[in-house]
Amino acid sequence: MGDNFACLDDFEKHALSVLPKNALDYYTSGAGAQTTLEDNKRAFSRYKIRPRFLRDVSKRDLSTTVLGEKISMPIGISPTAMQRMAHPEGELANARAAEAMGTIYTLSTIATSSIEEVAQAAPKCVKWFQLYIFRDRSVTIDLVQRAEKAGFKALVLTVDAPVFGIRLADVRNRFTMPPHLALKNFTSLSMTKFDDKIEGSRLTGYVASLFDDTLNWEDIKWLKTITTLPILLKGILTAEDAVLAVNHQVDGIVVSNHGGRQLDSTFASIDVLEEIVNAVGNKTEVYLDGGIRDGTDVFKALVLGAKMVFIGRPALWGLAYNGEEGVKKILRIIRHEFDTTLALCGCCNVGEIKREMVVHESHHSKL
Ligand SMILES: Cc1cc2nc3c(=O)[nH]c(=O)nc-3n(C[C@H](O)[C@H](O)[C@H](O)COP(=O)(O)O)c2cc1C
Ligand SMILES: CCCCCCC(=O)C(=O)O
Repeated sequence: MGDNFACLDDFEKHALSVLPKNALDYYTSGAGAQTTLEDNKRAFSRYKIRPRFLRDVSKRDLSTTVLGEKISMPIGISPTAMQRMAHPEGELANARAAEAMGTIYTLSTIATSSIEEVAQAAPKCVKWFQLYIFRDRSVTIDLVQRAEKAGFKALVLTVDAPVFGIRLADVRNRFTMPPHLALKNFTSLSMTKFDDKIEGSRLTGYVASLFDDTLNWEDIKWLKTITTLPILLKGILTAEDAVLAVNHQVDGIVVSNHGGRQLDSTFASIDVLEEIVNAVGNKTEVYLDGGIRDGTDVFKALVLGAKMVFIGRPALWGLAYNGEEGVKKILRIIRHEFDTTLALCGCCNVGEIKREMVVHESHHSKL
């Protein structure tokens, strides 16, 4: 099985058939009625491509430069928590796959492998560290210092989770991490001690007890005082916040609704991308995640102004299939799809992508 997997959705179908219910529900869930989760994917189909032909596309190059680093393609891996529920090598396998494919791996704070283990497993990979800010600031300072020391190249501060989104399946399952796993970035702060009798799942209790829900723009200034790494804000969904981010001199913005897991009924990330890109101009780099499932999605996001995109769940499905090899296969497939899309649109590289190459489907009805 697996040799005939042709697209990312084939890996998802496989994962649905092999992962234990507790983990699978945690990985797949969105918040509430899951309208944003579903819309993240569906929204891409509402954008249509206007290809150009007869342009000699024989010599193509997918590489790009992000925060000054050259990477092989504009497709990287989003932070997802607890990756060892998908495969025994979890984050290590995922980072090794990104390294082999020459792209960026983002490690979650809530990881089942430590910062140091990931750095050792994939020393040449361009690694970013996703940061949650804890009420106990010494926890966050420790994470930042360790990420810097281990050679991570940027901090991705997640801004859309002052409290935990309500994911109904996790509530019903009273989700908790399997006992053989640990949150390896901490020596204490294990999940088991958090009350599962409060509303929500044990994760809700964990976040409510430990994450700092006073987080605000002043904290961006504080974060800048404790690190020299570039700071990216993940979870920005409006032009207003994007402008504030620029005013606070962040180095990048990840347009994201957390894969539909935090606040249901927000717009799909692709639908707010252009508003944000227009608001920030060339003052900061803009990336996108949420619902990217094939090469045409990548192309559409780049046309609408993203410098790069990231995939979350598909990498978990790759892990569930076959660890590092599974994630490499996922990345190879989407890379090939993006390459094919570029060629069929008359582009040889990302610099040749032009705004007029994508329109919203409502475009023709307005003509
Ligand atoms: C199982 C799972 C765990 C996640 N954990 C984190 C996390 O620890 N930190 C974070 O900033 N985002 C987290 N996210 C959100 C992802 O970084 C990303 O925004 C989202 O998965 C992108 O959507 P996609 O899964 O459709 O590609 C998680 C998403 C999933 C599915
Ligand atoms: C143990 C707390 C879980 C933290 C959040 C992980 C995450 O961001 C997610 O979407 O799930």
